Amino acid sequence: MIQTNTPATLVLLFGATGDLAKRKLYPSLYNLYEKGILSEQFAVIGIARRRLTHEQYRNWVKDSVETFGMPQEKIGKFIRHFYFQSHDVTDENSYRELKGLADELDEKYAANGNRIFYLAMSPEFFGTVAESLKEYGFTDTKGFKRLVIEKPFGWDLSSAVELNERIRSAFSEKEIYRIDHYLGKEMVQNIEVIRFANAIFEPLWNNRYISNIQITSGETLGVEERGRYYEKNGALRDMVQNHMLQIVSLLAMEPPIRLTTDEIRSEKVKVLRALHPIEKKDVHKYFVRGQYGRGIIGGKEVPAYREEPMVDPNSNTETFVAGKLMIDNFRWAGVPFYIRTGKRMQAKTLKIVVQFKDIPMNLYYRNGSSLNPNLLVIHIQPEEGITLHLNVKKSGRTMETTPVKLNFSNKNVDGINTPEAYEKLLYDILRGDATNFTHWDEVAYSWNFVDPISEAWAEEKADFPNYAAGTFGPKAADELLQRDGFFWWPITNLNIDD
Ligand SMILES: NC(=O)C1=CN([C@@H]2O[C@H](COP(=O)(O)OP(=O)(O)OC[C@H]3O[C@@H](n4cnc5c(N)ncnc54)[C@H](OP(=O)(O)O)[C@@H]3O)[C@@H](O)[C@H]2O)C=CC1
Ligand SMILES: O=C1O[C@H](COP(=O)(O)O)[C@@H](O)[C@H](O)[C@H]1O
Repeated sequence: MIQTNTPATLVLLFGATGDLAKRKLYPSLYNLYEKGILSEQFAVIGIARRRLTHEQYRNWVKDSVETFGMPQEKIGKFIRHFYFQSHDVTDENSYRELKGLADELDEKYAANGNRIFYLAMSPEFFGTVAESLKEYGFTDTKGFKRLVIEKPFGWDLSSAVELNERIRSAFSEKEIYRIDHYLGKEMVQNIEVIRFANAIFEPLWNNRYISNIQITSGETLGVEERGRYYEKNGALRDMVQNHMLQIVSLLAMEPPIRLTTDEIRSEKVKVLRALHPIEKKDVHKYFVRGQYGRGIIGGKEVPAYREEPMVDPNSNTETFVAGKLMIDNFRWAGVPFYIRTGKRMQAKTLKIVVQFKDIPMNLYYRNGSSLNPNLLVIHIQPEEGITLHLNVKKSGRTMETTPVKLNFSNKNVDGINTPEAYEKLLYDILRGDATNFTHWDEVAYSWNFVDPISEAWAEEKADFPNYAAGTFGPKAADELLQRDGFFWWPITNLNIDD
């Protein structure tokens, strides 16, 4: 049953003064509140080391909400639900004080012991916080308890296993919500509906009719202030292990027998298990890495990655990854899934291009018509919608063909912006729906796939930089497809409105 309102809840937000809280969490919570979805019986304890009074913290939340242009009406009322506790998560002595405030607010808001622990802080603290929450009795509550964990979940399979064991000592798998914010994006959630609610797609969704699938995630930004984090992770761990593999699993999964969390997850896991493993010696055949040099973005010269703050001037970290993934099962054998993701690329874009196989015979070649392959383009961002590329007859006394596009844009239907990914994910957490969060098995299989690639790359110094900022990555990424007789569809020409 779908609940429209969220239950009474106390949220303990660790990392309350951080970038994520400010840019995503407060505006999303506000949106839920403003729409009347959030119960009045909610309170947030913001937690960070610095010293702030409740009032100072409320102003912090207010600033964040105002910066993102949220309507003013209810801000004053909204921020009364926020409280601050100065607390170092590594200092055992301060948990008792925090517990005192949690118990007090639980009573004041009649939260029935329902608790969400949101760890919006550096992953190095995830294990410590989870264990301390148990040790100091926070998890000993009569209501529900949920642990929300941001990425990255580990650095490789063995560190992820270790982290998982620590967390599982305090929370059951069902109580853990591992955030992958791509799963909150409107059109990512739409992949299943497009596939499973349309008779015209599902019969074609296999290796008999699809020749290849391409997923491009481009960012024009560089690493900004996150050089320290990024140096350690690179694009493979930052984007491929989680977001890109999640999209692949949604595109490739079998129809679940029911639309329940467990059934959907179980089908996604099967895809990740079926990924053709890449041995270290073969990594160069399937994967390409890149790092941006100087270049021009938006008419302005931007620095090379190695010139960014907190980045090693000889860094071997990749800011771009392209890869060819094969799925060893009946449906997908022989169909490459190409992925590419990078910083400082030509456009901020996230698109999926499903290329269908050519028809067996072109009846129209005598008229000089070379038929274009049918494409289904799923626009995830910045535009949201789908485009189907077809061939039709040119108007007039001719049998020549011409390509046309059938467009659906979310904007034209819903009129207003679709909710931010974090708004939807927070709503799901409050209602206890874990469908759009990553199960441990998905995390483990993803690391298992990615680890040989990162190991191979760590062993060999790359010839970086190898692409100029403002492009779509190194030449080798194009060659990856050329070897199979394909090319990257020019993503900037595939917009809905073109
Ligand atoms: N920012 C983003 O866009 C995204 C972030 N993430 C993930 O979200 C998490 C948070 O990232 P982000 O907000 O950028 O991080 P920030 O570095 O901006 O914020 C860290 C927060 O943790 C607090 N903090 C640090 N050390 C301690 C401590 N020992 N005890 C208590 N509080 C502490 C800081 O406050 P104080 O210094 O006062 O203690 C601050 O509030 C990370 O896991 C990140 O990978 C995921 C996707 C996107
Ligand atoms: O998780 C991450 O995602 C962002 C890109 O997110 P998007 O919603 O703007 O596509 C990326 O910039 C960041 O490096 C990564 O950690």
